[in-house]
Amino acid sequence: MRRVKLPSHKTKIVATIGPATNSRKMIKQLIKAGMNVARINFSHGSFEEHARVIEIIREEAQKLDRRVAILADLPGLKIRVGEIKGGYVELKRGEKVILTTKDVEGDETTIPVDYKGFPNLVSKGDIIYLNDGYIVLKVENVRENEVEAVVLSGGKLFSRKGVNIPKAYLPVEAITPKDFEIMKFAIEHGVDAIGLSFVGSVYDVLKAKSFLEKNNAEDVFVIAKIERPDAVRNFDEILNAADGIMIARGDLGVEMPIEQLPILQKKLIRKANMEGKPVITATQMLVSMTTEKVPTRAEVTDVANAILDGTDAVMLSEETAIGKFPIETVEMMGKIAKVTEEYRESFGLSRIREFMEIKKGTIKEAITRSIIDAICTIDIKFILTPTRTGRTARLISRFKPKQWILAFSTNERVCNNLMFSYGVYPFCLEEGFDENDIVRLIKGLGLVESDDMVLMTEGKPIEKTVGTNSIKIFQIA
Ligand SMILES: Nc1ncnc2c1ncn2[C@@H]1O[C@H](COP(=O)(O)OP(=O)(O)O)[C@@H](O)[C@H]1O
Ligand SMILES: C=C(OP(=O)(O)O)C(=O)O
Ligand SMILES: [K+]
Ligand SMILES: [Mg+2]
Repeated sequence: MRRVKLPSHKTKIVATIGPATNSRKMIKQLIKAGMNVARINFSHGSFEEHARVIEIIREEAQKLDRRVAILADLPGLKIRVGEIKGGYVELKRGEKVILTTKDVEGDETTIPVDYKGFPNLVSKGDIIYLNDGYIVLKVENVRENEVEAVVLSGGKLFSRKGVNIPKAYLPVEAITPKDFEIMKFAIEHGVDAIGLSFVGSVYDVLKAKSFLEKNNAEDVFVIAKIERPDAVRNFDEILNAADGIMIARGDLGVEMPIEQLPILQKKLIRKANMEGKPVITATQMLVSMTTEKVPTRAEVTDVANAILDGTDAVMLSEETAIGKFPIETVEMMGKIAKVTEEYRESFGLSRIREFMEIKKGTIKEAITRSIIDAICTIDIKFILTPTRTGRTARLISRFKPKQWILAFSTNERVCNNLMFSYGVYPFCLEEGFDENDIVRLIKGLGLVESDDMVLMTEGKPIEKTVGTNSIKIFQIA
């Protein structure tokens, strides 16, 4: 008989697959270590590589009986440096470099940039950031096809790293033709979600959504990446239209004054929680583990604080894409989550109070809110929630209850996309299942035993109302 062992933590872990982890062996180990969402960054690698990785993830997850969602992260309008001879160059403070729009191989003196209009975006005296701000340049001269700059802060510059010019207005669409090509590929290969980079306004989200719809893929999640000031300014509308958001601190930390990140993170997470939309906190969470076996105290504290802020998921980028210790990093994240979640209640009550102050909402919102009252009153083992779109499960997840939310849906994609939500464990069932089937299933899996108290949401159509409209609490026989 199949048994289910629930994970030791409810925070979801997103891990980026890259050269360090794109083998079958490593993917298998990542899943075992607790990766819930595999992120494929389409700014790097080839379609062939990505297709192979997607296939391996599906196969290995199935073999291990684990659910893993796949997130295709689009490049967006990010400007990047091109290929560099030998993979990287060392840029030294005080030295001059030429940034050229010509398609050449980069070296110590000349660095290719992949956007033809680049020289038009900068003028003498402007600051250019490379690799999320690790390297800082100052523009000295602008010519037709190249920009001459001096290195203010040096370091190793690897191929394909990002270029940021915070003050520049980019006269291009956030979603590029290349992004639509990638979306097409992603749909054809059955990915569950797309990450929309450099979203500026709600229209970017709507454009992606209508593209998905036209391609019969409206159930593919659109995760809006918040990584430029426009997205912060237009956040409420973006949140409303997107299925989830990512606080993409890498670019955000150079596009805005870096000292604003901590408070911004808290504000955005709070809003996403209120709306019942999953939020991923991303970039540099355990970045020192890219090369070291032990993270810094600051990083461990950062992961814990994001969880206490109310994040649904925490993300790893270079740590798992190119790092020396990808498996150890995922395990470390899981350990931090487990311990931190035990203290969530004592920190989370003020958030719940805020929810209680909302005086208007839908039936689903009212019903899911009443669950908080119930779980404070009775010792409930599980919250059971049949869900067609996943919405009811996400509305319960927003409170970050200490009980697991066992979600039951007939749609694989809906189940996969619940892997972005804190504390939700989805089961995919045959069409037509009822509450007795749910109870039989969880008994059979050894999740409950006689006398356990459970809470179940229900959506029996009545009069004009369909969808979740009641809860019941009962004891297992
Ligand atoms: N599929 C891939 N192939 C090669 N390198 C990759 C891949 N995915 C990620 N990387 C490497 O890992 C680094 C960190 O990943 P990520 O933060 O997703 O990238 P970036 O900040 O460049 O968008 C990338 O800059 C790149 O060097
Ligand atoms: C996640 C991010 O986006 P990317 O790694 O694609 O630049 C980020 O900027 O933090
Ligand atoms: K990207
Ligand atoms: Mg980014």
